[in-house]
Amino acid sequence: MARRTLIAGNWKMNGLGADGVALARDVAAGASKVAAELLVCPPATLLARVAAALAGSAVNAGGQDCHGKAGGAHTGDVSAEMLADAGATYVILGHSERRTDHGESDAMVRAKAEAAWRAGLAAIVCIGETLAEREAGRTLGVLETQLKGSVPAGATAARLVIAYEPVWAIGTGKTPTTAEVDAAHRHIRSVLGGLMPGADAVRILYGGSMKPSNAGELLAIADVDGGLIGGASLKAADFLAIAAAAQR
Ligand SMILES: O=C[C@H](O)COP(=O)(O)O
Repeated sequence: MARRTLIAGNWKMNGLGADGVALARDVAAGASKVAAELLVCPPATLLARVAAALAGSAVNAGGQDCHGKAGGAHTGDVSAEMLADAGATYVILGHSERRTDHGESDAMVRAKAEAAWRAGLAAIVCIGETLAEREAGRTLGVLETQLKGSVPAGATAARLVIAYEPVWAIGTGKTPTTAEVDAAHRHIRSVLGGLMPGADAVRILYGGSMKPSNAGELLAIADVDGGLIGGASLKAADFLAIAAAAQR
């Protein structure tokens, strides 16, 4: 099954006006040189400006979270419809920072994925084990539980992307071995196979300290279909170098 590599930049809570727009423009300027699909996910405050800067380019824009409801009395929240209105085509959901900082459960992530689909967005559902869970030998079980709890019925490869992010690898410079990433991604695809038809076509991204120097090795793993990039997505040259390391 041919799956087009997706290299997604999660800017997290970084980026102010002119610099964010310039970063998006620099990514767009290099997009034609890479085969991979590119996505940037700026903070909500910048989404409309970044999407406008990317208009006409091959680079997509996405949100970093959404509420489950389309609208209403939810101070400080942003709906999937609002993200789509601002120019998003994707939304990251259930990132470990959201699960930790905002107590997001699998059930909440599932509701958000349903909201994303309602608004016409593709959902990037994040899962991953903590260091304690890995050291206890529970990694694959944790991933299975998170997947079964977070992925709604009705998933298709067009509207679902999974991001495997070991919590202990995020922003630490540490990464699992290629064998560990391989085992995790194979397991994720196997579990997805029990949840939906067409699981072979779903893209499974790796995230956690991916950078130009290790991207080639990680992206060469058979079931790694791209990357969810944090720190290295804040420099266009690094982000594009990661994308250039992808072979498909
Ligand atoms: O969403 C991105 C991940 O949390 C990875 O972040 P990082 O590349 O800074 O480790």
